[in-house]
Amino acid sequence: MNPSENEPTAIQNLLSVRDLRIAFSGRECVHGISFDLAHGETLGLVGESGSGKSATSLGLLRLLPPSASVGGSIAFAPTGKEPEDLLHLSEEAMRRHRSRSIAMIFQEPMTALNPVMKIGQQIAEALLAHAPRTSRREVRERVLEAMREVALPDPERRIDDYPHQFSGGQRQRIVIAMALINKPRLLIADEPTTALDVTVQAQIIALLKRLRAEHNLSMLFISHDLTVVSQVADRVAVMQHGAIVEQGSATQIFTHPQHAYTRSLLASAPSMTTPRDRPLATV
Ligand SMILES: Nc1ncnc2c1ncn2[C@@H]1O[C@H](COP(=O)(O)OP(=O)(O)OP(=O)(O)O)[C@@H](O)[C@H]1O
Repeated sequence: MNPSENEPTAIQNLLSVRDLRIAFSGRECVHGISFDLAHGETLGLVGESGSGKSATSLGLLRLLPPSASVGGSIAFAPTGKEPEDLLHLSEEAMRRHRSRSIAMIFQEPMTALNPVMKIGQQIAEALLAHAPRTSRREVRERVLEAMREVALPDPERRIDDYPHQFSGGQRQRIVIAMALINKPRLLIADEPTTALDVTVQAQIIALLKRLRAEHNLSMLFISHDLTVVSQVADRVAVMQHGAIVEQGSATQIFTHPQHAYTRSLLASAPSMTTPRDRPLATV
């Protein structure tokens, strides 16, 4: 790893994580990791199961259980704002960030959806959490617009349907609509396509890439699957046993991996080593 990766940079990043440490009941599982996320950039965080990826993402949002202790600093600086250390914000300020400037989507959309609530109502709730005084009429407009934006079919007819009436891929689209309705600056996507079959996976990745460009979103894209990460990330950080063992541009990581663990991950992602997939170097 380039040692300068750990130094604060002159250009202000949206997110600068320094020496992040996470322990559960005194047992440390994230051992002082540092990374940056520039405005509009996507960082892929890869590593095998148990390497600390989810603990890291939940730690950024301060959503870890009370048994967890978190140290280090997480400077968050939306455009035009002074950086704030998320670890030192009040719970109230943190809640505001979660409903507005930082959104998160997970592997299993049903964990974010209420099975007995109409999807239009759920998307509306996400909007109202941040903008409670929005008129009924505008809420409906914004919900329909959000459904169209994520290409859910036939929004006017489907707005009153329940989650079980949609496919897995469509449910993930609903969750993405909820995540983006308040126009966040940062989207944390934790294995967002892992539960989907390969075709649907590709569609969701294409959707995230389109929305990222349209909203100038920064994205922390977490996955155990390097093939998926290669399709979306500008830069990649490789995690093993709670530490970042290598980070760099996607091109660098996929074409000249330095660390033995990165090389082994690449070797176990066979589709990435075929010449057909080489254009990934341009992501
Ligand atoms: N709530 C918790 N209580 C105790 N230990 C935890 C908790 N959450 C995670 N851990 C431990 O922290 C370590 C990192 O887990 P984490 O879920 O972050 O890994 P991961 O890379 O996201 O893997 P996966 O993709 O399987 O979730 C593991 O050893 C795990 O057992």
